Amino acid sequence: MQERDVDIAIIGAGTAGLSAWQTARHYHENVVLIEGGEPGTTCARVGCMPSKLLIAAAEAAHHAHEAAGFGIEAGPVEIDGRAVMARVRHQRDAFVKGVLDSMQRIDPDKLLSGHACFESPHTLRVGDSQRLHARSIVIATGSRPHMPDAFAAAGERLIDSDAVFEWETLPGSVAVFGAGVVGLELGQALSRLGVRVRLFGKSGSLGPFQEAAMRDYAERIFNEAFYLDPAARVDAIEGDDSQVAVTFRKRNSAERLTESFDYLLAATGRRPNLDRLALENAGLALDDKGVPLYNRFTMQCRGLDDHGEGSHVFIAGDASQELPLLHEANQQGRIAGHNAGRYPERRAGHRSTPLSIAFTDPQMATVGMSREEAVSWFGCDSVAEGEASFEDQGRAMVMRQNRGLMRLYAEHGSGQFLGAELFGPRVEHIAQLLAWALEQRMGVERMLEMPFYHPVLEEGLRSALRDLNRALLQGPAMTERCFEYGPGG
Ligand SMILES: Cc1cc2nc3c(=O)[nH]c(=O)nc-3n(C[C@H](O)[C@H](O)[C@H](O)COP(=O)(O)OP(=O)(O)OC[C@H]3O[C@@H](n4cnc5c(N)ncnc54)[C@H](O)[C@@H]3O)c2cc1C
Ligand SMILES: NC(=O)c1ccc[n+]([C@@H]2O[C@H](COP(=O)([O-])OP(=O)(O)OC[C@H]3O[C@@H](n4cnc5c(N)ncnc54)[C@H](O)[C@@H]3O)[C@@H](O)[C@H]2O)c1
Repeated sequence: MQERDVDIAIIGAGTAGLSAWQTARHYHENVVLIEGGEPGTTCARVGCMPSKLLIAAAEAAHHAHEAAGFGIEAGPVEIDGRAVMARVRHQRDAFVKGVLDSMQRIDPDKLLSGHACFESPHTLRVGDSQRLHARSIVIATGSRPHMPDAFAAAGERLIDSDAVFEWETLPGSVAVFGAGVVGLELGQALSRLGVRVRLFGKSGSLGPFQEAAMRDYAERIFNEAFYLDPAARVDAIEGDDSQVAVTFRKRNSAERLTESFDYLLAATGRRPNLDRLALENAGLALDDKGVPLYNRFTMQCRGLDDHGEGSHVFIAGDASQELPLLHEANQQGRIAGHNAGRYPERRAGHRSTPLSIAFTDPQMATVGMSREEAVSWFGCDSVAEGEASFEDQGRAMVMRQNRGLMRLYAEHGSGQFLGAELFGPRVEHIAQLLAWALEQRMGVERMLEMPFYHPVLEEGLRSALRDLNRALLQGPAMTERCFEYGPGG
């Protein structure tokens, strides 16, 4: 066994681990990064990027179908599944190569290959042949798809989202389980690419939405294009080598149906890669799911007997299970890297406004606090709500994309903007604007003073802000849609 002393050991060379390494190396010479699986990051290999590539192809097909609505006949739309998947894999490989190229600047002696686990609080075993003694440690081990045991009945036809991006061609049919962001993004994209899709959710949850009004609206719109039941009743799953049969109750009815699919795609959530780290040897306080307790501003884990000082172990990215998103992994990695470098000193890092975007069409986004969070924080009487629809929004009508709803929240009295749930065309941009407004701690009146071009989708946001201002009793009631600025605000 090769023994080695290091200043900092970072476990996992994904987005969080690379960001931690990039920061920590400014404090110490001897910082090692350990990767036990495939390098290249989840984002580039099987996450953000390949999913957006598949969605981009689906959007192209959708626009071709929709062209007739503008008086343009694009002819029969043919989807070449092999070509679609070849482009997805080719571009995906280019993104992965970009990550691998950037890792070239890491001294090979500092980039270790092998699975790491704790032998004691300061000692890691890496693979079969190395033992590291580290002054401080960052856990940045990411997450992996999780499947309920009952899905094993699907046999060979059971897949997770990682497998989708390896397809040589598009299948004929897929039963997608899970109406979270992965299920919705992939399910809608596959449907638009001509795959027969049925999407089965659980307990009524739908993507990132917390508000029932947003879920109900989105469920109705998605169902116009593909079958989606967010509270599905599935009686049986049976698979063989070639097909999987799903027996379920038809949405909003008691009718029992059995349908066969080429695949069952489990998009039923992700679990942190903590179970094979031997955390019981790390001297850390764990929650009831085995995730280390940590301070979200320092990313420092709590030790079992550290007398409130915090341990020498830090955590970042999907491993923390806080907000499994790329920008969070990056930010958390940076904070963890700084504090692992400074340890035993540590400083609070800036945690930015919660922001989540699902790249469905219409897109779904949440920013800042949900209504429920705002009410539990400020009290029921203190939260004002504003709403606007995209159905009669000018620019959305021009583009034939006038579907969607926005709900915004603010604090009574102060007029402080608190958060929003958005469903509509390209709301990724409106969500970004709102996240910036929250970072600036803007009030609704001040937001309304900001410039709005015409005709843009953001004029719909202005309508929602006006409605919110009215509810705050800080401005006149919204009359007809802002005609003083031009039609269709
Ligand atoms: C289909 C899909 C689409 C997504 N789309 C988006 C999106 O559009 N926008 C967005 O913000 N987020 C998106 N995400 C989420 C985003 O990809 C993740 O939040 C992010 O990649 C997590 O980064 P990470 O560094 O925590 O983990 P990872 O990148 O997974 O890195 C963890 C690394 O640790 C290694 N490792 C694990 N255990 C050990 C061990 N014991 N020893 C050594 N190494 C170990 C792993 O091999 C891995 O390389 C998506 C996710 C999926 C699955
Ligand atoms: N655009 C993006 O930013 C983006 C895209 C994809 C993923 N992500 C990240 O990845 C994380 C994981 O996404 P995800 O969608 O896999 O997980 P998720 O936890 O968001 O959703 C999983 C869904 O599966 C449902 N489910 C669980 N068991 C089920 C069952 N037996 N049958 C049917 N449904 C079941 C749950 O109710 C839930 O709605 C997300 O939280 C998100 O942070 C982000």
